[in-house]
Amino acid sequence: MDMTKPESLKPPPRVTTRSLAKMRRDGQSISMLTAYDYPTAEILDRAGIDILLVGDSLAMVVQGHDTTLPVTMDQLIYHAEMVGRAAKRAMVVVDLPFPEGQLEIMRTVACGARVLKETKCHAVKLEGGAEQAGRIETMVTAGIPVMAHVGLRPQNVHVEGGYRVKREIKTLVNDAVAAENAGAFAVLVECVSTEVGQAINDAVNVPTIGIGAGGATTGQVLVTNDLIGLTSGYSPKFVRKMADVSTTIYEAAIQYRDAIADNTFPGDAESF
Ligand SMILES: Nc1nc(=O)c2c([nH]1)NC[C@@H]1CN(c3ccc(C(=O)N[C@@H](CCC(=O)O)C(=O)O)cc3)CN21
Ligand SMILES: CC(C)C(=O)C(=O)O
Ligand SMILES: [Mg+2]
Repeated sequence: MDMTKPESLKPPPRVTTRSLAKMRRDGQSISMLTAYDYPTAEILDRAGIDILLVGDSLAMVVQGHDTTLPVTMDQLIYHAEMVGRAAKRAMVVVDLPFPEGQLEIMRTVACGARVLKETKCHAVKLEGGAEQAGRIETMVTAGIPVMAHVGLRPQNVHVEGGYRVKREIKTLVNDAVAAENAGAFAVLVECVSTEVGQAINDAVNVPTIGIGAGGATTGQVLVTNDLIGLTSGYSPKFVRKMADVSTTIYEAAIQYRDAIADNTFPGDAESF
């Protein structure tokens, strides 16, 4: 007897490090967005986004800080729990916050292990290239998949004096190759020219995911709040705003306020 469920009742197959590698080999583009909470992650997963990132951008777009530096490991774990519960198909990657990815190696491994042990998420992301090879290798050996993050590294904002496009092509390619050789399953590339994005993509075999890195990378990532227009003010040049959720929320709040003011809410249908 066939005990398998009908096709329509089976959950979709999970996006994995292996399926992402196959996407690159097959010339398919990978989509990635940030997610910080259950309802948003549920929608993005249902929409077929391949990878959800519980990014440390949480500090800026949810917590209201000026940089990504203040968010803590415990706070990222709390949000990773929510996103992990929601994602049925997407792979979920969690940023290691400042400075957990720069401390003594076994402390970084312990943080990566917390992500796999305490949440339903699948991998971590670590800012840095060649200098992170040891950490990447140790984590992967311990069973923690690592996405590397080269190019602009927001956790270095105070060293760099701001968020700037990175231009040193040899260093950037070397960072990506070192991350791949250390065992990273993918390399995220932030804020480089299209030429550098192409050179990095050509230099490695693992999938590359770009943000402000041109069209030659295997995939693209954006901060969801930028995509849906749920930010206050400035957004970087690489953002394409595809919805205006701030205005939707604002207009709903105005309607609600006015309906209370003129006593049309609640009506009979909303009363017992
Ligand atoms: N809302 C949000 N979106 C992001 O993409 C994002 C965050 N927050 N926080 C963490 C980092 C910081 N990021 C940023 C922030 C600003 C620029 C920026 O202003 N870039 C300039 C280019 C500067 C230059 O010419 O060198 C730009 O014009 O886009 C880039 C990346 C990307 N990440
Ligand atoms: C901008 C992306 C790549 C990120 O690292 C984040 O959202 O924290
Ligand atoms: Mg980040």
